[in-house]
Amino acid sequence: MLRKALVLSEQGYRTFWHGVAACVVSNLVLMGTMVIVFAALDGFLGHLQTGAPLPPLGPNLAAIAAALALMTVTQVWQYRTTYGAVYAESERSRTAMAERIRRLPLSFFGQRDLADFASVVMKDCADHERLFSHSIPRLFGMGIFVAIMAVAMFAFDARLAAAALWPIPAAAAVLLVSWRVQIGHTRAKSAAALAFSDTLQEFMECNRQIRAANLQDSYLNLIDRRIDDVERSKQRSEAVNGTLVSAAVTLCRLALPSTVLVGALLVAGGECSLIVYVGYLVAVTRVYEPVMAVLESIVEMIDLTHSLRRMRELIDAPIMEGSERFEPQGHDISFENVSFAYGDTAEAVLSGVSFTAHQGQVTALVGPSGGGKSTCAKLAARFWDADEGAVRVGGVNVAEVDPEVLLSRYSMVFQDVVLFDGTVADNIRLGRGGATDAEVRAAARAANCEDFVNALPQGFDTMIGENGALLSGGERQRISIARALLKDAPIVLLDEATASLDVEGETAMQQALSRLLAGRTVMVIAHRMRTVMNADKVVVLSRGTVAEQGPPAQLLQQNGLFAHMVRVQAEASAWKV
Ligand SMILES: Nc1ncnc2c1ncn2[C@@H]1O[C@H](COP(=O)(O)OP(=O)(O)OP(=O)(O)O)[C@@H](O)[C@H]1O
Repeated sequence: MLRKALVLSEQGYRTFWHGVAACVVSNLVLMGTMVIVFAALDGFLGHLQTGAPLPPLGPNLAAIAAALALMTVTQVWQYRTTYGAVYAESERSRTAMAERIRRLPLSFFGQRDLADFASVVMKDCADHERLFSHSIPRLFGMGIFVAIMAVAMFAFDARLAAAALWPIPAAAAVLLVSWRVQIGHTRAKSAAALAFSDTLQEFMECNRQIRAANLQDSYLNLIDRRIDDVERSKQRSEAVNGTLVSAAVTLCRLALPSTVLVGALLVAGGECSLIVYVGYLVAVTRVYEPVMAVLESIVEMIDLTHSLRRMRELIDAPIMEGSERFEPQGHDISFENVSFAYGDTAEAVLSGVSFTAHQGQVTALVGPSGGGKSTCAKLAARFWDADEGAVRVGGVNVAEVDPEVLLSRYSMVFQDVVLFDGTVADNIRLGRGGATDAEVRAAARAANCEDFVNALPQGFDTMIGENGALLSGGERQRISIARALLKDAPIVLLDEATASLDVEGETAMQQALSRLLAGRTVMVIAHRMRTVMNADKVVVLSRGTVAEQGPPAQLLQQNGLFAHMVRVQAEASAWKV
């Protein structure tokens, strides 16, 4: 329970308690050393006052030396368990989080702001690491140490103990209020920081469009306002927090004068010896030292509760699971009465959709914008699971197959090609990690990439910039086809490019595609009627239902929605501007 709340692994949780134990032991040993010193002093004072025999010097010095040695050992232990081990734990938690992210359904990414998501993995994990190496074991250790000391102090002299310890519950009550107030401020701080990073990211990503629309000034003003919001939320939080934490610190500072006063009265009344009085004064300073140290980092600890909640949200998010055994009978994709909505409360995007995309054939999904074409492709690849009905590949329900195992059978070519800031060869090799240079070049040749790649300064070793900034739209798309060819998967999902390529570029692309598509189960989201006419089957999706399906020639004859779309596009292409 506590382990989950603190977002620690089994091993990290054990290490955490070692750190707490080391903290308690080193505090107790320090206290024990003081007790030995005081016992010896008491003996000497007794000798001076009453002539009692002197306490043995050797054993007392030996006990003090042993206690000091033990204290050094526990401090090294504490250092190693809290500082050293926390970095290993931090590595474990980041790896666990990356593993989790790998298995999260796409729906999760759709619901979360990506900047917020990145901040959980980067900032929250770093806060977790810093506080677990510094403050949290100290907080727990302090709690246990103070409890042990309180029991001992009350057992010995309840009046002095009460005078010394009353500020602790009072300060705790102030901190509890502070905690509640601060949680609200932490959320506000986090929301302001997120809004700022979102705006900044948008400004950088859409800089071309912003310049084109002459919106730079208004964006810079917006960024200024966001920075002001961040500053204001921080100042508000610091002001409230400073007041409440200062009140707690002031209360703790009253412990010493309160003990001095009560102790002096007791000594004057002969109800307490001088040495016990001095002993309590020393105990007060020892007890409050770790309390003050914890108070110094209390704000960071309160902030951490917010980070822990966000980390837990990510770790507890449901993942897509399924069998790693996947033995379909061929690779026909069939939709059986599929209904689907993006989210529990959203309107249905697909209702009762049924069709089959056969192996060795091209099935074109067409229809008005928003009809559900892309959604069908996403369900086929199990980016999402159908709410009702089933999507089957070779007779196996994809919802029962491990997503990674399933995706190993798919090649996908999307309109918005994503390329990474690496070499051309690396970007093609993403299709199949272990492919040799010769295989990469063969795929590039088949995808008609060779000519433009050879014209680049370092050929296949040319760095292509972030998201392939150095390449044209058609070139980027051919690289993604080369990637798909290298993967050599039996199913191809293709979101056909709407961007108008020049005639030469389009011919090169069509040649590349025909090599990719041969003999596979192909589902293409088609925008150009020329492609559709070459398909074996057309499925017309309108408002989430199948309006028509069949070979294109047959649908033309039916003179329904498909025939209408073909006519409209033919008229549009005849327009001259
Ligand atoms: N991630 C999402 N979250 C919520 N709604 C979505 C999401 N993706 C798509 N939709 C909605 O689902 C409906 C179908 O979208 P889909 O992208 O499947 O249509 P489409 O036929 O491919 O359209 P287009 O031809 O314009 O690409 C639309 O109303 C769209 O707004």
